[in-house]
Amino acid sequence: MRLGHDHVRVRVPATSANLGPGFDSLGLALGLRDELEVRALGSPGVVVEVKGQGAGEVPDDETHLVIRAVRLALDHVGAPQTGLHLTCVNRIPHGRGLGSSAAAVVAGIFAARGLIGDPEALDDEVALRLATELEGHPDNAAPAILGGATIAWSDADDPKAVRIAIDPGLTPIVLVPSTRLATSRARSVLPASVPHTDAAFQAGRAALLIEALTRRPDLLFPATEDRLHQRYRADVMSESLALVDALRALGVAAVVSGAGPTVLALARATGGGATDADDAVRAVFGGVMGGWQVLRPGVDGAGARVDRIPG
Ligand SMILES: Nc1ncnc2c1ncn2[C@@H]1O[C@H](COP(=O)(O)OP(=O)(O)OP(=O)(O)O)[C@@H](O)[C@H]1O
Ligand SMILES: N[C@@H](CCO)C(=O)O
Repeated sequence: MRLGHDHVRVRVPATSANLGPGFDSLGLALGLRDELEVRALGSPGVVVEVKGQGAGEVPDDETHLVIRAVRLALDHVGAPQTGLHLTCVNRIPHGRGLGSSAAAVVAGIFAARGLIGDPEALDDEVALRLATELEGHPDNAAPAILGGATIAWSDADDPKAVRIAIDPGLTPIVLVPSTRLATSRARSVLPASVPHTDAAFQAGRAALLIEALTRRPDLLFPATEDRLHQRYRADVMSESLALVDALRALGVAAVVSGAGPTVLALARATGGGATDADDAVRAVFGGVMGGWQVLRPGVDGAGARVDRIPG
């Protein structure tokens, strides 16, 4: 297979995984996006330019996550490897539980899709499989690819995902701390097994969450209870768990976003840009943000997009 195009632009959303009880399965795409351009070069090698999040920190060589994903996807379809010029404008904070690594991986795969110029060659199912190969779990990659809210699962190591139609009033409030936590660290503190009673509890809440997200947002509070991951992670993100507790004490459906330490509140719009969680968010901070940022990015309904840039 040959490359059909030599210059593409990709937009890819941040994502919040787990949503409480949906560990490694549920995810939500957020209206906060990385934008990047990839140009095929006539000579081998890579040039990487990064602005925004991760600038001066992420590698500028073949080990850059977007480059690795482009190469994996080109290899997968038997397309030739080529020199690459990558320009990134990153808005998704790294190591915060907002799916930055999944966004980078999905962006690379979509860039390869654009360069190949044949959408059939790297369809969404293949994109999810390749992204999961690099990420280890599909819960961020699925909404990054499909947009909206998704349920991901794996059949014998083969990841699949479906999108669900969420209630239009659902309003994510994203509370981002200044500290980072690597997902690998947050996963290392999880137990190998959990009590059967907790597994049963979790199955009930995850099932309820689908109804709450789609038709009964009034059930979001009980539906976002979790016994599988958040408490086990308390030692590595104590401030986040304290914030979740403080918000939940005021009736807000707050959870740890992905592997943390960001906190996600699944609020409901009450009109004029306000939500039912606004008073609680103001009350818990009491005007002292202590390094926390409050974002209202909205839901991204589109997922990753790639466009050819005419040359
Ligand atoms: N846009 C990017 N370009 C290059 N590398 C990236 C990019 N985004 C993330 N990474 C790499 O991934 C790391 C963060 O990944 P990690 O899985 O720990 O957190 P996350 O993806 O932000 O959070 P979570 O998986 O909990 O949602 C960064 O430190 C960096 O090495
Ligand atoms: N489900 C993952 C999301 C982070 O990538 C976790 O909680 O570890």
